[in-house]
Amino acid sequence: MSEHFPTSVNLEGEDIHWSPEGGLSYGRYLVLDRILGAQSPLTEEHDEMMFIIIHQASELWLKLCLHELEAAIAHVQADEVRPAMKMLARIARIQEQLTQSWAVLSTMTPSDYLKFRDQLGQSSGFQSAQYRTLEYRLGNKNAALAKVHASDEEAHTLVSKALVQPSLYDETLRFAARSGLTVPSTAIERDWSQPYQPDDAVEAMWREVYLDTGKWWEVYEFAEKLVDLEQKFQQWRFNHMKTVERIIGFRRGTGGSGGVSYLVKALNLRLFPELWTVRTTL
Ligand code: HEM
Ligand SMILES: N[C@@H](CC(=O)c1ccccc1NC=O)C(=O)O
Repeated sequence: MSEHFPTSVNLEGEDIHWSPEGGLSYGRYLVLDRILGAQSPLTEEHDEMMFIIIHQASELWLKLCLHELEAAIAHVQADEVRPAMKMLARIARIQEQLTQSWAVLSTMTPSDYLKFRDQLGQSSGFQSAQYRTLEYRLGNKNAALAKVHASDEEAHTLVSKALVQPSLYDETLRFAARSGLTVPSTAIERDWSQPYQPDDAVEAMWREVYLDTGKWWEVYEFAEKLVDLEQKFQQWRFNHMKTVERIIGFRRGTGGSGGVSYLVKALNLRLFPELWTVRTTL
């Protein structure tokens, strides 16, 4: 008879710690009792567990995204573009994970979702403080949306701080100026809580960078990382919108918006506008 493949691992010769010492174990280190004890479906519907876990996993990824983004912005402020780029590269991978979650979610049909949607009341992704913080740190400053967090002090503080700080793009323009490029003073000092206004002079600055990449290599390389980040963000938004259309059609959202029509409006937004418009003029 031919030799068989093993069907379970032989533990002989291993020195496995059957009772880990020192109070620390896998579960305790990762505080799994809290994470795995945090799913509280409101119904007996099978798909509600998936709905909850997708959102919780997304919030964990958002937490890491913000952790990386805060550090990346701090590095740009300190003219340390290389470590900032490393963090943006990680953010790009996290964004891919987030976008992939739509593939799991779209295994839920309208019939499945409508069985528990009413129980969600007025709750909605609209009220994700981490998502709003991320949008603000990336430069999408829509102050009114912070108001949905008014009743949650911790969330409101997080979001409000992000609203008034210079965004990743603001800090990039400041870095470009420090590197010797001509950046209008209105882009370097302004009320950061206001939406960024695209400026022909900033586009001209990017034109200079893209026309002489050898001279402006660091700024050029960083700019391309920003374009990557925005494209990935847009892919998340588009997949959200299409998944929502597939599951609830053109119903109003539980958050009170028009639903898909609101999500489509967000698709026209630009985080780093001149990095896109400059491409036409090169
Ligand atoms: C069945 C699945 C889902 C449906 C039907 C859905 C639907 C919607 C709708 C209609 C809105 C617009 C606001 C409103 O009026 O409610 C919205 C916003 C939002 N959703 Fe979802 N969503 C789903 C899954 C998710 C998941 C998995 C996430 C991941 C965190 C998410 C995050 C968000 C965020 C962050 C917003 C605010 C977007 C913005 O203000 O630009 N959604 N969603
Ligand atoms: N806005 C969704 C509900 C929804 O998706 C949702 C509800 C509670 C917690 C998170 C949610 N996800 C994203 O909006 C709807 O209108 O069906």
